[in-house]
Amino acid sequence: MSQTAGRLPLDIATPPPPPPAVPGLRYLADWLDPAACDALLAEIDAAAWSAELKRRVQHYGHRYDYGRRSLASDRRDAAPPLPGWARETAARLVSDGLMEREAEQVIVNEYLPGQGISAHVDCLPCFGPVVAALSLGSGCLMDFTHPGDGGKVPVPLAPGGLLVMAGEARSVWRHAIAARRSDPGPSGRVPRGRRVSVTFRTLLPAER
Ligand SMILES: O=C(O)CCC(=O)C(=O)O
Ligand SMILES: [Fe+2]
Repeated sequence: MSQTAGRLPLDIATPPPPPPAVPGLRYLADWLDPAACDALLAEIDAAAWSAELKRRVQHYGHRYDYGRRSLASDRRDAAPPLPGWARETAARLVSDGLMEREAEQVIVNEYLPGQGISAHVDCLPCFGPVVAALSLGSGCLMDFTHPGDGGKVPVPLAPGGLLVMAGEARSVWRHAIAARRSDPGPSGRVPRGRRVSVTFRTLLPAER
């Protein structure tokens, strides 16, 4: 193709293609303002943590059994009901049009620098079509991987940001957080601080 004077060659003028998106994934930056994040974190830290995993967790509504990969069936192992802050957030997820029903199950995860979560799809026979995850404290990079074509999409998560997994992002792609102390950023490594995530799930009818 001939070049017109004053015009950039096509390969310079054309912007690079956007990174491959994960179908069904949405990220809402600043879904919660910093003061509300601090207030939520204070409420969470006033409650009891479970040390059953490498990272500490809190389960509300229904306990998830990581060994059996299902909801815990033993009623003696029942999780406490959703606290007020979780019910209010679950109601906002519905009024914002992000979830169809109010979440019935909440898991709070705490990640100290160096801790992560291995690649997984949230239990398909247990939980509904949308999983929402709110980041508090520090940010991190979450990796989405496609099990078939090996596609990998790193998604930066910042405090106050809400990640909404639906469609293939929920049911096909796996998500993981590498167990490391810093993440690659646009201008070098970004050290991690303590991150707390709050994840909201509905239950499928058979589990209610
Ligand atoms: O920490 C997060 O943002 C996500 C946690 C997660 O994937 C889960 O609890 O299933
Ligand atoms: Fe998950």
